[in-house]
Amino acid sequence: MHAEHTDNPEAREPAGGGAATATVGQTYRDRATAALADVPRVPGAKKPDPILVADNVVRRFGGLTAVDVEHVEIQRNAITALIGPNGAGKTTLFNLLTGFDTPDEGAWTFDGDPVSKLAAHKVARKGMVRTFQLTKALSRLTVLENMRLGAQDQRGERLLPALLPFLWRSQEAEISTRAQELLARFKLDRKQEDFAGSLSGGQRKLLEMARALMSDPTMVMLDEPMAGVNPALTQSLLGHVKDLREQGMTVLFVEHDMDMVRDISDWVIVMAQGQIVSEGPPDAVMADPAVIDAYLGGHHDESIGEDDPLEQPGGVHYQHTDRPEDHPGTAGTTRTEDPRA
Ligand SMILES: Nc1ncnc2c1ncn2[C@@H]1O[C@H](COP(=O)(O)OP(=O)(O)OP(=O)(O)O)[C@@H](O)[C@H]1O
Repeated sequence: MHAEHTDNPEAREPAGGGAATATVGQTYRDRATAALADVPRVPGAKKPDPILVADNVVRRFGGLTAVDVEHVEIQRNAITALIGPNGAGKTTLFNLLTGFDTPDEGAWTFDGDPVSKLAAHKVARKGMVRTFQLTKALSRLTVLENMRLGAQDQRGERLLPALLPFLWRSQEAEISTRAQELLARFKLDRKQEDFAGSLSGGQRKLLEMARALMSDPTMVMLDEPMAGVNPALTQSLLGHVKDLREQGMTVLFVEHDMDMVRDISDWVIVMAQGQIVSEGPPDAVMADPAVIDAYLGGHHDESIGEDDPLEQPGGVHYQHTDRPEDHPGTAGTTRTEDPRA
């Protein structure tokens, strides 16, 4: 397991005041845990200090209902994992919440403001950003150019700064400074002139995260941050995600790697067939029969002991299409993982 940061939490209060009361020596994780301690472990549970609240979110693709979430709240200044088997609707929900897709029904607020009708760049301007994977086009840009793209919404594409070059130039300088700082923090500063496509899987994930931070967000949504990351960079990546919470940010991430989910999450939300089927702290959720059923499609393997199937070594697994060819840097065949390993 990994050491939690304990450096003077009082010095930096969580954004929005935070629901937990800090005491000396408390980690940020302790605070989040305390804030969530009395939250009922039921789908759609109300949180003491939600930054994101969504109601009746429905997205259909033809006859398929990909997302049908009645109610969900994301606690501020906590790390929440969104898990579920393949096709559960996690990515679709992410896309909806961040303005990259349009729901058939539903509404949500971010920090009290309605954002469900906003386009992605406006959602980002409100402070909710998501990482997006390094596409082929972005791979052909340098690391620094990628960072500059992350600042797009701050920059002078608007009329006034465009007409006033001195404003534009000072903003450009600010963007460069921020990019350099972030690249140094993520240990990518020596790579800034390299093509992003030349980075390793783990470095790409760091770049995706660093790029998201260019717009100084309050909530960061990470899409499979551990996919394609080799063990050498795992600890560094986990540390960076935990750091976001320490800096007062809220993190929501989709992930199949249950070690990561268990290690860093304060709260876990489980989706299956478009709906939320379970919520709670990691250990409680992973022991929830509804979650085990969701991953197994309701069919327990008869060869596995009845008592606690997920404790059986090499026993119950869930499977996903995490093909090695999609994730350079990881070896192996199609992964099968024990949600409670
Ligand atoms: N653009 C689309 N057109 C048609 N069907 C789609 C589209 N996007 C997603 N779907 C379907 O919606 C369902 C939910 O998909 P989604 O990608 O959100 O699941 P997921 O939980 O993120 O899965 P994974 O863990 O495999 O990434 C799936 O059945 C998928 O095939």
